[in-house]
Amino acid sequence: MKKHINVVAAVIHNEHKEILCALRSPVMALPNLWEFPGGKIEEGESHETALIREIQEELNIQIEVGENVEDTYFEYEDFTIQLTSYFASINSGEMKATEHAELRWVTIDKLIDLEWAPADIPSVLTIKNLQNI
Ligand SMILES: Nc1nc2c([nH]c(=O)n2[C@H]2C[C@H](O)[C@@H](COP(=O)(O)OP(=O)(O)OP(=O)(O)O)O2)c(=O)[nH]1
Ligand SMILES: [Mg+2]
Repeated sequence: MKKHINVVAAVIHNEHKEILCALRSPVMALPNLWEFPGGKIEEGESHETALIREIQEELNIQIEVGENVEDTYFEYEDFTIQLTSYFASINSGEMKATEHAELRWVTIDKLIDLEWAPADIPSVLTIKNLQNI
């Protein structure tokens, strides 16, 4: 049976209604694909706690976690994933990519032009269909 992972991801937005997109590096799983920053939920963690921890680790910033965006099950070739994405805003900290190859603020209408990790497509489409963020 394929390994299953539970992952939380942050759809971080700024005052210009842009979304923070992160490029997975060549040495990561799913290399060179765009994602919403985040990672695997550790045992005993709530989604919110896991997401705050992951974003602190990966981007060096503190976030406030908001509404759920999507909850997606996806089957990759060698593992399955439950990807739960949440809107988030930056509370404090100076952003610095500690793992990703690139961070980019992208307007909502341009999100779909990036080459996303396949499990992220439902989140991207949901964001596009929402007016009020
Ligand atoms: N963080 C994140 N991972 C995603 C997304 N979409 C997607 O398919 N994934 C996959 C890629 C990885 O195989 C897995 C999560 O991995 P990760 O590399 O972020 O995990 P992590 O931060 O806990 O890192 P590590 O400790 O395992 O190195 O989920 C997404 O939008 N964000
Ligand atoms: Mg990660």
